[in-house]
Amino acid sequence: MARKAADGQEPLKKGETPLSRQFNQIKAKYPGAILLFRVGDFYETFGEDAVKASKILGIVLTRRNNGNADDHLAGFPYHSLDVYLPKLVRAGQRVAICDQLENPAEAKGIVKRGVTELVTPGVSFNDQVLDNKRNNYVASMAFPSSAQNVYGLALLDISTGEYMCSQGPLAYIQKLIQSFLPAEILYPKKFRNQFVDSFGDQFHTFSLEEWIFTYDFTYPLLTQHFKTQNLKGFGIEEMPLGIIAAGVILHYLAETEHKQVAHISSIQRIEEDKFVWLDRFTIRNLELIHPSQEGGVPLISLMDQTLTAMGARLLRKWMVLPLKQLSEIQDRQSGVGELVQNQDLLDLLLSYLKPIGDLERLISKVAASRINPRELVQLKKALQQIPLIKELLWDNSQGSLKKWADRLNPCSTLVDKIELALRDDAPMLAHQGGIVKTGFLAELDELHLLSSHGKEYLQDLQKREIERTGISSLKVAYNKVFGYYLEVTNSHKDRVPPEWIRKQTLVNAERYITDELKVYEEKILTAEDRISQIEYGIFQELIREAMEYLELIQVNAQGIATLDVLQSFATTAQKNHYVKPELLDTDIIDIKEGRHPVIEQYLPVGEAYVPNDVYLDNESQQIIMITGPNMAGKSALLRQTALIVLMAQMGSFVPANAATIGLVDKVFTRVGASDNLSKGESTFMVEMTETAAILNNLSSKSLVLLDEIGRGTSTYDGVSMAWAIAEHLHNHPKSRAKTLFATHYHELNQLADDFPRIKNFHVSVKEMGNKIIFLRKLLPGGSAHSFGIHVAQMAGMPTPLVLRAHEILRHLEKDHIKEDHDQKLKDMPKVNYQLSLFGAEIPAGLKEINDQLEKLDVNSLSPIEALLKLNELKKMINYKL
Ligand SMILES: Nc1ncnc2c1ncn2[C@@H]1O[C@H](COP(=O)(O)OP(=O)(O)OP(=O)(O)O)[C@@H](O)[C@H]1O
Repeated sequence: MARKAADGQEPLKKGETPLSRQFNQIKAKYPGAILLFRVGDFYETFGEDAVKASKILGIVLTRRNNGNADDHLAGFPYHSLDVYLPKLVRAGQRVAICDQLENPAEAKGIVKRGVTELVTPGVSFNDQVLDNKRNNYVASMAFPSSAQNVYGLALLDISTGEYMCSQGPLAYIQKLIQSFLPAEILYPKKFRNQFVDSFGDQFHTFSLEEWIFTYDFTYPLLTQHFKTQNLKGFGIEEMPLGIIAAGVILHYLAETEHKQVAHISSIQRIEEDKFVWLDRFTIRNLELIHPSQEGGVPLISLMDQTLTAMGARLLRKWMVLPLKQLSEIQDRQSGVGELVQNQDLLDLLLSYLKPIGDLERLISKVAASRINPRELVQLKKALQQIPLIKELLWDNSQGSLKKWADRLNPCSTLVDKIELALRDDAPMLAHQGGIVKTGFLAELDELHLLSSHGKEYLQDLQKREIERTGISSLKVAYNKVFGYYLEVTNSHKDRVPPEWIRKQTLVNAERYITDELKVYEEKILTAEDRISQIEYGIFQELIREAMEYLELIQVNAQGIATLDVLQSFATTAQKNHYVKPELLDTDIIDIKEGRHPVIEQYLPVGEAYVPNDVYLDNESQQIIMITGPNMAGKSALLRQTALIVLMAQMGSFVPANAATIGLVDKVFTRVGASDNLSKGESTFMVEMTETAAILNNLSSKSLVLLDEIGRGTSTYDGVSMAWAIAEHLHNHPKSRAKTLFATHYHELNQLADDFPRIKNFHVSVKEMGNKIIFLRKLLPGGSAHSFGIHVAQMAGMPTPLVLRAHEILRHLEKDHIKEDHDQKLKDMPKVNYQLSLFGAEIPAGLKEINDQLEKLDVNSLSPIEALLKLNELKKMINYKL
């Protein structure tokens, strides 16, 4: 019978080595992760991992020559971990770092190894993996066990300790996910299909076993972590699905070997009621934080004038979560106002904020014992700015900024301790000395003296002993066997003092040691080691000390982040000439000379942005119907109105001459997508169903942007739908949502005749002969006709084509709302391309174009599709002729 080995393990299998067995055992514990296995000075990957790693990292893949196909191998030097790890994580991999847990020199048998950290896209402290201007959230989503539409969501940024959860209908969870854009989402394996249905493959994900997503398992995880009896104090007790989602994240942290997480000191409930509801299309369409297409410029890139990383992160949050509470907004607004009005205050604040860096992540690293000496010095430097800022605000602020003077804490005892102990040029590594200042500890100074002035000391000793004994040829020397010794030539042997101990006799000389020499030798040889050890101890002590300040520093970090965002608003306002909006709890939006904050910055040189007034209320002008040709500026007007409202509710100043904003509770956007039909009927249906659902949930405080709604379908469907939606918004018994409706269906102008709160406007243009000049002014009244064909002409379409298009248009315009569609098709003037385009004979090469034109169903084309088609035909003509 095979006996177990001394270490209690089964005997090695055939082809197995102790190392490969150790690898397999560890690997099995971290399925789905690439295992970086430390062997000597290298991190090695094996098998499938090696194939993946070599591809992602561009490192050499080798194969061990034992015929085993699985025996791939790829590695890199351990000190390059910071270079390679981020690449793997950014490629969406989970990476388990397996280190040697004991000194190989002291190991009996195979070196003990274990995974010290599992880095995933959502759980990382690594500066190279993280983007300091963004939070790096891991999210977890809990699904309902019954058919209820209630889901749970939790988010954690381990690098800052921010932890929050919520629960609500799927659309709400989708919106949160779209706002926070987590780096990784956890969900139960069983719900894979549902998850993919809702989110596609947009996110890095990890699925976990079903049993983890249970209330009974997760609730105690949270109470144990926070050391509380229950979760009432966090306001989440009544959110079972939010709790499950949150608990799953804690479980995941333990699974990924992140066990020192004291900086996660509380959990917040994401309060749906506190923030303006922006549906996910709105976030995208308004390009608040992401460009909607490549090359686009999101609003944040303009508004981000922050100087600290935590300020930048907070700004992102404020931008996707504008406030609804008047007092809170006014508080921010008055802070910005103070800074805008007091240039000296603003300038000094900027100069004090600049050196602060990422205080929030530094204190998290303290909690996780991941801070290095250089970073601890940076933490001190950041804290040294606090008293300056406190004093500045104390002396200069009469308003809301003053409260920060109270809340910030200089943590002076900690600062003094770090200042006293750590060198300003302390290194990144904690184990190799060079950390502690001279003069901090006598023992250390002596050791430094010993190591750096060792030879001097020995010469000194030699001199002293020569003087004392009169042995002029006395020498202090060193060899490996005896260490330091005194050598005396035979002629002076009799002068050797009795306390010297003879160690070796040579032909001409004797070698001795003395107590002093041995004590000194001990000191010299171990000085370096001792220095590193003592310095490491001092450093650890400082970390412990800093831990005591965890919460105070977290409050400081929040304060600095807030001040930084306020100054960013102030700086942007000054730079771009924004004004302070007046916020009221009324139902009026009154913008004078409003501008689009982004477009105005990117106009061609010499062109000025044309400002416009927009007025909406619940009594006389609830819905404005904006017509105008393509490219006139309808979308820009819609977006700028929503952006001005949202910027106001973020607490920022706004691009206008004056603005009175009645607070808004929801912003809903729908842009008619020209590609709905090509995406298939079902997508269109889904979008319409969603639109209906949201339209039913609007209130009189909501703002709705409908841009070319209905464009994704045929003209008649489009007009009917747009018509019905406008009617619905106007006649809704409970809400009078303020609406901006941009459309190229000038038929919709008729609505204003029947519905008192619908008003027609148009974006003005001037027609000069065959040309259109865009004036971009919003003026009362509708447009008599569409201009798509003019635009086509401007784009260089051949004149005969444009004339034919006019002919079709005139026909359609006769009265096509009332008439029957089929009848219209029957009545359509007969096409005579031969005559109108090319004369009686069609040249052989143009037959194809003719065929295409004949097949074309003009009624089912949206203006964009028509343009594209015309363009295509034009290219064919150019090519054929
Ligand atoms: N008020 C303005 N002042 C100056 N330029 C403007 C203004 N409004 C819009 N523009 C410019 O005109 C371009 C087209 O505007 P926009 O997309 O809003 O037109 P549109 O009427 O919505 O057209 P379409 O129906 O084709 O979507 C913008 O990209 C911008 O460069």
